[in-house]
Amino acid sequence: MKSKPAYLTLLLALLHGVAGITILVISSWFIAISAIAPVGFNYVIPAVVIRALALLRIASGYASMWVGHNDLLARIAGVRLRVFRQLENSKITDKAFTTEALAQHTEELASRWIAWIAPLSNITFIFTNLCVVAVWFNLPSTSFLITLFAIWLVAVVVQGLGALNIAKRVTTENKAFRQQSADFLNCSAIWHLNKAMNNMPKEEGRHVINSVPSADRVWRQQTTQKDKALRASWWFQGAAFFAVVLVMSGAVSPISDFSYMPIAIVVPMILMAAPDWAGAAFHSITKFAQHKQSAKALKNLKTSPIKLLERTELHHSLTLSGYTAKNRRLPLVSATFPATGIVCISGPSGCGKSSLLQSIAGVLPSTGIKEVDGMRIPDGLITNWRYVEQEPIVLSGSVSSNLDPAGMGIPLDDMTNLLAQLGLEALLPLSMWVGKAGRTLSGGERKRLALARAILSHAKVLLVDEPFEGLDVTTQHKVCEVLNRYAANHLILVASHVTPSALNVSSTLLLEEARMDNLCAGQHAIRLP
Ligand SMILES: Nc1ncnc2c1ncn2[C@@H]1O[C@H](COP(=O)(O)OP(=O)(O)OP(=O)(O)O)[C@@H](O)[C@H]1O
Repeated sequence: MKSKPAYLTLLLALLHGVAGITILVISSWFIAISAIAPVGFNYVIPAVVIRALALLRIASGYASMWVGHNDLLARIAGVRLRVFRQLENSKITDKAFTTEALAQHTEELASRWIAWIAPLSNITFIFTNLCVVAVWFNLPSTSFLITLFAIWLVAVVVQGLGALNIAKRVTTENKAFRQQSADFLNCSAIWHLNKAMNNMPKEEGRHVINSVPSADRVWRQQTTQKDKALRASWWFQGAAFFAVVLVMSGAVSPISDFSYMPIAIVVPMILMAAPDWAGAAFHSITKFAQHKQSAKALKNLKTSPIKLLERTELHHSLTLSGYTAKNRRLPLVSATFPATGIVCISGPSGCGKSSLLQSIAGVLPSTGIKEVDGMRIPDGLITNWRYVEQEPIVLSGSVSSNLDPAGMGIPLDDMTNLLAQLGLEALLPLSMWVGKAGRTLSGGERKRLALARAILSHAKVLLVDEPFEGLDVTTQHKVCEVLNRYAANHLILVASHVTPSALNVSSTLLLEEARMDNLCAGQHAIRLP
């Protein structure tokens, strides 16, 4: 990522800040000197300088915003890419890490230049230079300015440390809230079983759900964070005004002749306006704390790796020996499958049909031996074999983006024809939006859409989980015809409780239920008949 615009943002913000403080210094001096100016004093030059500085301040302010926001967009894209790379070939295991959480942390990371680096370095630069110039020219009341600088520094550090703690709590509360929300939404189908609901008042005849996860705690922490920043800036304002009062009253340093010179007004004016040009630091430091938390959260993002295997062609046979999904108490399978045709995998519910298909595809790790044309294949996702889930994932997008999610350029005609063959004419045209995660589709439509996606990717081996579940007989027939045609050149393993007569099954693998005594006595192997 090019970082030039970021430095440009900083430079422009600096110009904006310096122009502002210079206007303050010159104009306060100008006002003071105008009162006692001798005849012939040239009012034009300071007035022109102030006007020019004002224009510079406006221009640099807008330019800094423009460059800064362009840079922010580029940075968001860059950080997103980094996150995508981090997630490549792996899956997030943390339920609370929703897309929204990822987006929030990404933005927090990307906005660091405009959120805190530019404002904080700007104020530090101005404050330091004001002190140096004041000492250099021995301006009256310089010690007050230096004292205020020290107070500001301490306050920012203390505020920053507190903000770090609160930001940590915000992240924890946010994570808990997201986790509770995910759990709550996942059990939406059984909300009515919630005991509390029976005793609850009704609104317009409907029960009001009162166990909805609340974001109150998150909100409270965020409010505390803002309040503390605000309080710090009020205290700073108080200190600055107190310093002005001390200067003006002469309580600390006695009023001398020098005090009546126009230049003597400069430091009190700077002190008076300090909350305006230095107060923003207290809010910027909280942004820094949030940034730290986001960077930590993304760094510690829990993922589990998915190993990808190269394309695996199948010319003769797929052989499994003593094979099963790892860490599941399931029967071991020993069987040989042909390179083409349909093999039905049947057995009682829970006997391990889905687990077997998933481990063959490489979605699950396995134990035992898997050989393709006599070559042993290690664990890992085989990129040109497809497992079609029992409950498929549908993307929030158009029908065509669901059929070609990787943008492989699958011809639209192929998509349309296949959808028609599967009885999915209702999903045409292909540009139709399927709703968030395909929620508008029926269970049967989702299954056939996922099957179409797998077939259109020209998968060498199709591993289809319960494709006929929830389909009427006519639609089952259509699905059978599509599978029969595909099986002429490919191997299809179908896990199913039903085997429609229209399906050209070449052989059946019957999985028995895994029983504890079987497993203890030495696991049994099942062969194809
Ligand atoms: N995510 C999981 N973690 C641990 N064990 C699991 C998991 N999913 C399934 N199992 C175990 O594996 C067994 C087999 O599950 P699987 O889904 O493979 O069976 P199935 O034959 O496809 O069942 P069904 O016909 O009901 O879909 C289950 O009884 C369960 O004990």
